Amino acid sequence: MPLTIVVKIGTSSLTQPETGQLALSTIATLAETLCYLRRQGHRVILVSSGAVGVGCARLGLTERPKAIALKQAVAAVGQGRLIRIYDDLFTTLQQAIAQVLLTRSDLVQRSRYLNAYNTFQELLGLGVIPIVNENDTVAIDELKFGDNDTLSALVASLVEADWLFLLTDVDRLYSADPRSVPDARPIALVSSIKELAQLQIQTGSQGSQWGTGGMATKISAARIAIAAGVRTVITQGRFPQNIEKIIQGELIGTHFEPQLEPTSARKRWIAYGLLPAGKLYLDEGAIAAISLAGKSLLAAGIKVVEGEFRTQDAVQLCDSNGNEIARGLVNYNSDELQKIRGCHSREISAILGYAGVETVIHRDNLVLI
Ligand SMILES: Nc1ncnc2c1ncn2[C@@H]1O[C@H](COP(=O)(O)OP(=O)(O)O)[C@@H](O)[C@H]1O
Ligand SMILES: N[C@@H](CCC(=O)OP(=O)(O)O)C(=O)O
Repeated sequence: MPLTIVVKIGTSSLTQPETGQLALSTIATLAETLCYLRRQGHRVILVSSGAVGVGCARLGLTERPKAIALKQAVAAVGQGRLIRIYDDLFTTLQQAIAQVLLTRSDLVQRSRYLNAYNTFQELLGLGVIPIVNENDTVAIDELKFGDNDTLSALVASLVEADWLFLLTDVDRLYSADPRSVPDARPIALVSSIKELAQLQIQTGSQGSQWGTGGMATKISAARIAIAAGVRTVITQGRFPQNIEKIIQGELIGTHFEPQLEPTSARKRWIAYGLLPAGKLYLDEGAIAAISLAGKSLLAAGIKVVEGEFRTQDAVQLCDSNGNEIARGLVNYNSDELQKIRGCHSREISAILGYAGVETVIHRDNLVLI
C-alpha cells in the first residue's frame, strides 16, 4: 500500500560538525533512499534544515548568527545553495523535486492552510518530492515555526502522513542528553502521549552547535504528529538507509506510536496551526467538564483572563499553575470575558447588555492538548 512519508533532516546531520561543510555522503544516501521509496510508490516529503548552516559555511562564518537580520540574510545565501545540491543529486537519480518555503502565517489562515494542503497533494500526485523549509528570509519573529521539527510535524499532520522520520545526530531518544549524561537510558518505544509525560525526559537547554531546537522540539513535534495519527521515529541522520528498514518493521531509533483515534483535521488546525492570542485560567470544575466529560466551556469556570483577543481567536486553557490543558476558539472577546468570567450563563445578557451565546468555547471548537 502506498504510504505518505515525511522525513526531516537537521543541520547537525547535513553538515560536518568540525567545519560546517556539507556532509555530501549523507545527503547523497538520503537522496538515494528517498528515490527508492518513491519507486516503491510511496509519497515522500523532505523537510530539510540547513539554510543557515550552509549559508554560514559559504560566507566563512564560524558560528550561527544571533542577530535576526544577519540570520535571515545568511539563510537566503544558504537556501539557494542547499536546493541546488538537492536538485543536482535528485536530477542524477531522475527524480523531480520542488522547493516549498513556508511561514507560520501560511498555516494560521484557514484558506491558506487549505491552499498549502492542495499544493502538497498536487506535488505528491505528480510524483514530485517537495523539499520544505521555513522561509527564514521573510519570516518575522511572531510568525515563525522557529524550528523544523515543529514544521515537519505540522506538514505531516497537514498531509495526514503515515510516517514522520526525525533524522538527527543521535541514534535515538534517551532519558537525558547522552552527551552530558553518559548513563542515560535509551528509549525504544513510546506508546502514548501519557507515557511520554511519565518518562520525564530531560532535554537540556539546546541542541548541537548548529541545530536549533535540540531534543525538546523533537519531542513536541512527536506529540503533534502522533495526535494526528502519524507514527513518528527519531533516528540517526548518518544512516538514511535505515528508513527503509524501519518501514519494513525493524525497531531502529525511538518509535512513537500514533494515537488510535486521530484528532480531526479542523481541530488540529485549531490546536497547532493557529497561534493563541490569550490565556484563560479555569477552575477545577471547568477542567473536569472539558477534559473528562467533553463539555463546552462556560463563563462560570473561568477564573482569570489574560491577553487581548477578539471573538473567534484561539486561546489557551490552563489550570491554576498555568499548565495548558486545551485550546479553543472563543465566542467572546477579552473585554467581554473580563466582565462575564465566573458568572452563570443566564447572567451574560444582563452584564453585557446584549444576548450572547451560552458557551464561551463550544466543544466543537475545543481541543485537549
Ligand atoms: N534526551 C535526549 N536524548 C537524545 N538527545 C538529546 C536529549 N536531550 C538533548 N539531546 C541533544 O539533542 C541533540 C540533537 O538536537 P539538534 O542539535 O537540534 O539536532 P538537529 O540539527 O538534528 O535538529 C543531540 O545532539 C543531543 O545532544
Ligand atoms: N530553517 C532553518 C533550520 C531551523 C532548524 O530547525 O534547524 P535544525 O534544528 O537543524 O533542524 C535552516 O534552514 O537553517
